[in-house]
Amino acid sequence: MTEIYKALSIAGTDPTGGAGIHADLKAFQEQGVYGMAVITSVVAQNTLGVKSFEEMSQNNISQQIDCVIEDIKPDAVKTGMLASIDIIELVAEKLKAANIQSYVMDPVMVAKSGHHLLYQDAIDHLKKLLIPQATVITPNIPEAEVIIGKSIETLQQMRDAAKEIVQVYGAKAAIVKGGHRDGEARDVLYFDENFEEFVSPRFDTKHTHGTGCTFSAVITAELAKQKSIKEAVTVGKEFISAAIKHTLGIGKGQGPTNHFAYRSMNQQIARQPL
Ligand SMILES: Nc1ncnc2c1ncn2[C@@H]1O[C@H](COP(=O)(O)OP(=O)(O)OP(=O)(O)O)[C@@H](O)[C@H]1O
Ligand SMILES: Cc1ncc(COP(=O)(O)O)c(N)n1
Repeated sequence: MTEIYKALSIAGTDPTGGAGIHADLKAFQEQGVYGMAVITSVVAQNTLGVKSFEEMSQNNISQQIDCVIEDIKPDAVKTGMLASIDIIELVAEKLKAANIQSYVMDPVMVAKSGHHLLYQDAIDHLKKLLIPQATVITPNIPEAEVIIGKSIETLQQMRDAAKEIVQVYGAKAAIVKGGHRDGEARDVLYFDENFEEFVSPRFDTKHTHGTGCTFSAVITAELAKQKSIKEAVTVGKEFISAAIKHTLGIGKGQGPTNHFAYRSMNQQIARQPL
């Protein structure tokens, strides 16, 4: 019988489907993994920006997580938008108790539109309670800067940041994403005392809503399938590059990426326009 691999996302929502839980579930599905989702916060947002958000109650989030863990234990978990200290404390406690094999932490802080998705006072809790539990953490450059408290401009500073997040803050592996720099899109992974770099051309498009969510969700799906960290990041990078390159061109602002592109390319099937 074919093994069913399961992945869980604990994150916020995006009713237009480009970021957060919605993007994560689509990425899990595309990668052949059974997707599950615990909602931390309901966000009123679209490709033009975030209007507002409301966190779910502690009790409700706690019960959502219990419902998943008691019934269908995930092979890998990712976290995205966690919003507040209370939610971080709760999720950290639940993850520890569940003894999850692979945990991918996307340290979501600010949406591309500039809206804060994490209260400023919660950053220390993210660092102390969740980074040490992470199998892989996937900060973009501004998030890595907040974590280490230093500015990152050069490739060497990206490497130093990835190493520091592992050695000082306790993640098993860290990938600092280069999406916010100019030139080629180069991401730096530090793991097992080694650096690996993942590069794609920079595609000239405004449609990059939810790139970080999608990238970390694919890594989570691949880890759920028992792939190594390097293999998982390789697939994550191929997936997100294809999803950005073959843009859907929908939305009035920064549109979503094309979750169909990677599988369509691999299967040579024109399921959606490439
Ligand atoms: N224009 C682009 N062309 C090619 N690759 C890109 C582009 N923008 C981002 N990427 C890649 O997409 C992935 C996600 O990186 P990015 O820095 O955009 O994450 P993020 O800021 O956390 O995303 P988000 O906050 O939208 O979820 C990385 O692999 C990055 O290199
Ligand atoms: C629920 C949720 N999680 C994460 C993001 C970040 O994505 P982006 O930076 O592309 O807005 C988002 N907008 N919404």
